[in-house]
Amino acid sequence: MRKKIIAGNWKMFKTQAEAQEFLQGFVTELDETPDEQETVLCVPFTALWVMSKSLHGSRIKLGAQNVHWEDSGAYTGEISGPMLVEIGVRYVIVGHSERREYFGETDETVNLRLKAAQNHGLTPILCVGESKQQRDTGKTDAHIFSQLEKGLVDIDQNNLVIAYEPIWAIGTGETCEADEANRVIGLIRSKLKNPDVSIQYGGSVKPNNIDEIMAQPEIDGALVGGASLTPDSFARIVNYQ
Ligand SMILES: O=C(CO)COP(=O)(O)O
Repeated sequence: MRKKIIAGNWKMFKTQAEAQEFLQGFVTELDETPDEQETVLCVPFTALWVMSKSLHGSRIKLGAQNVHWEDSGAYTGEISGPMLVEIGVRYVIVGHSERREYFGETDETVNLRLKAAQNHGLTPILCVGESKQQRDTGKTDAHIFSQLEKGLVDIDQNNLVIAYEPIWAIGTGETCEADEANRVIGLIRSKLKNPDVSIQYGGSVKPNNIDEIMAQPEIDGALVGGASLTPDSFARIVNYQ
């Protein structure tokens, strides 16, 4: 059975104090979620420890936004799998388009990071998606197939989440039509060895579009940026109908 996973990606937002303040408001607004639904908060590295302590005993899971492929070494500014696992992290975003665009992430380094995450028992959330130019020139499907083919070499598909995030829909308020997101996610599924991988949609997910997104048969969840930063909007998304 495919798990429903709603994850917040806080990107480079929130100090420890702000993260704790968020959590206080957020938990009071959450409805009881079904057993097969997971809620994840992917917070900046500096807020992981305080969030790990605050989330202890809660059903909300903790996620990071990147992981290095080596366990340790001379990699200034990087964080490894064992470091994340030790403080209670369960999920890690890998290959977000912002990392591909600004920090030289390639399908090859994405593949190394996915392997490292899995080797340490973390569940990676692999992000794929096309640019505006790729969409406008009819290259969406080929681009995503290429990202999947290269990124998923020797990856265990039993411990994997995929997020389809069209780049042009990230932070723009321009959401991909729900039926088009459903089509692309169905195509992604058709390329997987394990059709039960949970596949999320991401890109301007908001309280006013989450219900339509989650009503799509292929869509198993959402990866939420801006709307995950305020307790009431993220709670409304997690409490989707
Ligand atoms: O990049 C995203 C999540 O990883 C999406 O961000 P927005 O929800 O702000 O568009």
